[in-house]
Amino acid sequence: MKSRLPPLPALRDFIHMYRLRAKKILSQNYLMDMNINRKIAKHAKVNENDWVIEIGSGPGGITRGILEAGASRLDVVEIDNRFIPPLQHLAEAADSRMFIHHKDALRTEIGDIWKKEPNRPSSVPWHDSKLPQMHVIGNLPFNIASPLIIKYLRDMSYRRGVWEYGRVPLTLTFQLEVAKRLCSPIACDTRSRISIMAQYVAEPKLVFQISGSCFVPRPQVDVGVVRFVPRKTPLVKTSFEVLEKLCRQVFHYRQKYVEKGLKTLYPPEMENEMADELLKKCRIDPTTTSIKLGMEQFADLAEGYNEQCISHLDARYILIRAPSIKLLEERLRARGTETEESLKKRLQHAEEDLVEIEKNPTLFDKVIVNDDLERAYKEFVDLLREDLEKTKK
Ligand SMILES: C[S@@+](CC[C@H](N)C(=O)[O-])C[C@H]1O[C@@H](n2cnc3c(N)ncnc32)[C@H](O)[C@@H]1O
Repeated sequence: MKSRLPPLPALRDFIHMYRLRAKKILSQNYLMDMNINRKIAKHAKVNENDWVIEIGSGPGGITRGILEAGASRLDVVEIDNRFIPPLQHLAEAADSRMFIHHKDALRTEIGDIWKKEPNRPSSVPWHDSKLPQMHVIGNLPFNIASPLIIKYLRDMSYRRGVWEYGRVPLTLTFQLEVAKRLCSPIACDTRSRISIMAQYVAEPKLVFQISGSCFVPRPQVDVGVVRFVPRKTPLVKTSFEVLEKLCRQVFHYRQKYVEKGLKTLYPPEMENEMADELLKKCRIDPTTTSIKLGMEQFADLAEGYNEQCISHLDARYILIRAPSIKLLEERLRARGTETEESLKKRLQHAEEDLVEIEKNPTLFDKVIVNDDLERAYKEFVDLLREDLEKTKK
């Protein structure tokens, strides 16, 4: 018997009751159609007695779908305090099955939520064909969808967080274009860094699409629901960071021969020799392009590159994208000559770099003094914000 919810005010009434006008800054687009909310829970394969973590629950549409599907425990992570009262309302109706975490998902280790819960479903070994009775689900804000999926794929690759319990499936919404990139096959225009990062550690599937018109307010794009099932064995043996770095450089030059991107992995004085050595070792045509490379070729390239980094200490400095202080100084000197558009882009990149620096300080040990780089980056981001404000006035 499914443990259904008692009658509740309709979602639309709920939003009026609690005066929940969507905030643009948090990319809030609510899914008001309960049929779609139920469809998400169904495609996530939530069954009776499963445990679920929902990210960005908002007014609780998908939350209702998950509870109706019979989850025996649901933990929601929501950053906006305006949603806490309506979520509490739902939690009361859910008969002790629902718990609210008023937190920023980007700074929350979701694996900790159930760590001290002795009654959680049993862990299932990664080599087992069965999946644990656990799920992570979310209709994510578009602006945090990309950093969040990278964080989760990284955790998956290290089998940490909720992935300590086994191959916990992840069902998330993305702008349709991003959803297509995540699931993109070889030789398609949509093939990109994120396709490789998602597909080497999981099997992402675009389970259905949702028209933008189903959201309030309506976003300018349609949405794709993607379910990721972690692979028993990742298709690439190197660390997540090495593969990510390789993909970042190779896809950065997606219109050019693969050789061009590979060269940027190394310090200039060794780029020709090292890129040539790597391509020969992997038997890859230097004039092919990134989108035509298959997963096996990415595995060979990442492993070959990793070996090069072990044998040539100088090659290591490129393990991360965040540039050194010297490069940062150059960028600082270039300030004051930019348009609003290019500043926005620069700010976005600098913020992404900063997140990476904060998350992976150990990756910097051979390169630069971590604290210095982090401090310099924070200042740089502040300066760019000021510049941007000035261009708007
Ligand atoms: C696109 S809305 C979706 C709301 C709801 N799940 C739905 O489908 O109607 C995204 C939700 O994520 C929340 N959110 C935004 N940034 C967040 C963050 N960093 N951590 C947790 N929640 C966040 C927003 O407040 C909002 O409620």
